[in-house]
Amino acid sequence: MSRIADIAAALAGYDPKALSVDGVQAFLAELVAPAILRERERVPLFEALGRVLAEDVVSPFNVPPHDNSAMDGFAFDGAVLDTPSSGFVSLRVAGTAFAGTARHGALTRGDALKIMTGAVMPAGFDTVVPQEFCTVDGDTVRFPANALRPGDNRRFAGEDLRQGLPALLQGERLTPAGLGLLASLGQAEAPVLRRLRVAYFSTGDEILSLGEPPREGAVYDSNRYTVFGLLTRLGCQVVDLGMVRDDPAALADALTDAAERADAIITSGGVSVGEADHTRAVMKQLGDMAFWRVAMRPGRPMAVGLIPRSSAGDAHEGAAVLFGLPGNPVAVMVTFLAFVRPALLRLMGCNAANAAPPPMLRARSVAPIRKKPGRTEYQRGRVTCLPGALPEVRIAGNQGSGVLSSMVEGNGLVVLHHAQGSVAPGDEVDVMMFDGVV
Ligand SMILES: Nc1nc2c(c(=O)[nH]1)N[C@H]1C(S)=C(S)[C@@H](COP(=O)(O)OP(=O)(O)OC[C@H]3O[C@@H](n4cnc5c(N)ncnc54)[C@H](O)[C@@H]3O)O[C@H]1N2
Ligand code: MOO
Repeated sequence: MSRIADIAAALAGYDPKALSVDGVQAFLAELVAPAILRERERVPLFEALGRVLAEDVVSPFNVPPHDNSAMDGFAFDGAVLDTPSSGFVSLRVAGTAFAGTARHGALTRGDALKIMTGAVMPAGFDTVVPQEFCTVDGDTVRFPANALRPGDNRRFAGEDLRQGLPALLQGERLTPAGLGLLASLGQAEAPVLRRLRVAYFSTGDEILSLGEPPREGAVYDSNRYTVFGLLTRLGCQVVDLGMVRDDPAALADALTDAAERADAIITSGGVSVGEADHTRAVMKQLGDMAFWRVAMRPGRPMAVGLIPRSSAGDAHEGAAVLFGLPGNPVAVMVTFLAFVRPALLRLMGCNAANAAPPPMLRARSVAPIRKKPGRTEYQRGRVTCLPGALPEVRIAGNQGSGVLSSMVEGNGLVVLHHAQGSVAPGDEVDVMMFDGVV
């Protein structure tokens, strides 16, 4: 049975010729359910950035391991803050505690211990006065009692990570902070899922590969490099199949090869209705496919489906997921951000929080934006943050779906939703920030 037909039948109001952005997302949520790759590996932390954790990491000990000082100063028993009538506390300095050494002599309630940031708090002492508040005279330290309260400037054992509780969860993508957290647990390696393999090729006879001489009517293949960047940022292993000419046998070979070698396949071009395009026909012949006209701009034509493979792969049993993106360079990036990226994150084994799209920002449009209700538009914008006010956004240059410079100039996509109409100057709009995301 066709999975595509099954999903289509189960979705209310499904119309491949006029599918909303929400409709595409609902379809893809069914087609690409969260997957857990079976192959796992342990990789050194320096190689683990962006990788997806294969299991929960439970803290074997507390971090920090002891109560310790948050300041360079003097540790003492906070109860003495109640006593002084003079307004000042005077204590005998009984010794010094350096960070990394836990030894000092016996202490009494009238004592203070000179202490460095990070040094272990002595038993019975719960408060640290920063040295800036203190006057030291011989072996006596004096400071105003109202400068602090009992418990100030003390950090608790386990306040960062508690022994026996999960520090990081299965399905999290390791961020710089996540790497640091693993290191704070003394772990030199991270248990991760294998990288998702994603194959890519460009199609179209008018597309030149780099190194070929310019030819009339032809353009250089920019999508290959953009998609390489998008996939690399995501932490995927890119299977680069280059440029495939518009010939049924070459296209069939490329798709079959891609399905054998990768968990997912991305192509660009040939999904619209052009006469010379064989891409759609070959996709249809080899796979279980849907061809859509999406009510969005850019990114209207799009193909999605499953291309069977002979070997059982573990991301999606027996088939690679194919995303046939439109050829226009901005449409490639927009459809990737809106649809492909979340689907790939699910395939990579990310948990729901990590597979979610980046949060949108509210910004004030400085200029009017024309927009027809009934489709979602993703206009490239440049967001500027202003002190004490909502951020401002201005549309970044020519909005043609082939104008890639707008994606370089912009730092976010102004998302004009399906039912939304034109925007007046000063109106608030949603912006999907892509700086650092793609
Ligand atoms: N009669 C219709 N024509 C078109 C429709 C439509 O609905 N009816 N949709 C338009 C939209 S929107 C788009 S997007 C394009 C998509 O067409 P294809 O996916 O078939 O893509 P191509 O025709 O192959 O290319 C479109 C455009 O992009 C340039 N391109 C393609 N690949 C690359 C590459 N690797 N690097 C740089 N540039 C690339 C190509 O030269 C074309 O200019 O169809 C519209 N037409
Ligand atoms: O929607 Mo097409 O994808 O404009 O360029």
